[in-house]
Amino acid sequence: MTSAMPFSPVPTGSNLKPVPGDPGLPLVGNTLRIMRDPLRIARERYDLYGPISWTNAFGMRMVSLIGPDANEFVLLNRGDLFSNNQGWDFFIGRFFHRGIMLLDFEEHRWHRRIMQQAFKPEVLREYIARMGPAIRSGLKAWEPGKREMLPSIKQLTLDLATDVFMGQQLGQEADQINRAFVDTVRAGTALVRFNMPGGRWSRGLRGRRVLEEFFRRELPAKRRSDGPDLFSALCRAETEDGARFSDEDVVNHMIFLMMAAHDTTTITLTAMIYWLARHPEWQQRLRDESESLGKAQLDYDDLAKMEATSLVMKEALRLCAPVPSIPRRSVRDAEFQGHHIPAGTLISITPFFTHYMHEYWPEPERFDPERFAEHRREDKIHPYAWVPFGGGAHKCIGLHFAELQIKAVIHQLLQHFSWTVPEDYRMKLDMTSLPVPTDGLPVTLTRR
Ligand code: HEM
Repeated sequence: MTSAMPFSPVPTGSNLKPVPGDPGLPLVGNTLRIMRDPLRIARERYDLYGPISWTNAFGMRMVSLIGPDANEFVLLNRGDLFSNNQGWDFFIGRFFHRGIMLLDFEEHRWHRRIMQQAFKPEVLREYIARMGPAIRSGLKAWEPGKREMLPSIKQLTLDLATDVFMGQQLGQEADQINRAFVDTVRAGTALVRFNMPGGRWSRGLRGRRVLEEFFRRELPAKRRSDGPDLFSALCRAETEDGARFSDEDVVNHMIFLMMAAHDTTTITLTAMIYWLARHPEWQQRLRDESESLGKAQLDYDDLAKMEATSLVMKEALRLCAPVPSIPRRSVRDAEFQGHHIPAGTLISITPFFTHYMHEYWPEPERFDPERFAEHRREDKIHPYAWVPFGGGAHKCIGLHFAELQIKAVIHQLLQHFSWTVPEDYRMKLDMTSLPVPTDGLPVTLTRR
């Protein structure tokens, strides 16, 4: 590795240190190494430079802040030092502009207060009631035998999204809307960003247009509806002082929410299915728990009773954080542990790596859901050691929604199937955008 070089000069007269680091290889920087083995490179750089360092990657010079203290500093964002918009915009701005995660400071707080209304417990209660039958009909189509879990779960969560988010059977339009949605999401998470006709980027832009037209067309009816779906809930959402979303806000938020909910929940379910296949004793424990509820489909009040499922979900989120790193850009000079971060710096924190730091987690590679059990609570070592949902003002607004969807799917899956992987199978992750199994996670399903 190259010897340390300063990121930028420190202000004259200050006793701050510059951020140490190195550019990596000429032209590509550390891009390929980060894509190939992000855990390894994060560990190397943490050991070499400590919790803050810079490098070149993805055509940019960026500062990486590593570990729970760094997570806390960036996510809590005291003094509004870091912009979400200027961090995320490069990655997903073209396709998800004006999504709530891309808003900042006062404007973000205003939107968040309204959106919160669509995620209150009484509204979540309605969503879960709607999910049960949709999951049932999705799983009915699954045949026993070999099946790749990633695409199957992706399809299921997409179908759930059209039902629970939009509250309608799309009929003839279903394929077109689903396609547009998939294209938009894929373009947003693509690393190679060219605007070639027929390419990912232009398909994404077309997808975004189709979604905008669809939501705009449906909006007047949703404004009048008192339906239990998220689309109607956003139309109705109103704070105590009467703040409401404009039509454009609802359209932008719907497109963003579908994206935010889709891949993240899919990845968590896929990781849970993997670990449960490798640990049949846990699969049986969760099945027993589900069966003890004595019902085919979950109700909201059942969620708290599924303690073992919660442990496995938390451990799966630790071992495979669906949002592996979180970008920001500093909008004013900042200081972290005596280092100077100048205004305008692109920074990132890495929940994925934090979850594997042996400084905080005993045997971090091991699947051990009990580490989250009350008598151990290893996550309590630091409030920002376990951060799959981020933290601070932008903390995932859908975390309870995610929990109910994950539990509702796992509950029915356990009732209808058991599943295995070969003894020596290990799931390899493709980390080029969000972490997904390279082979789609093939498992053998047996109907129960
Ligand atoms: C296991 C599933 C999920 C994971 C791991 C996850 C993770 C995250 C993370 C890390 C953030 C913070 C990003 C940042 O600080 O820049 C976030 C924000 C967000 N998530 Fe999730 N998410 C999940 C599911 C969902 C679901 C189901 C929904 C909606 C139904 C959702 C909606 C959102 C929204 C709207 C934001 C932005 C909040 C804001 O900026 O105020 N997420 N999520």
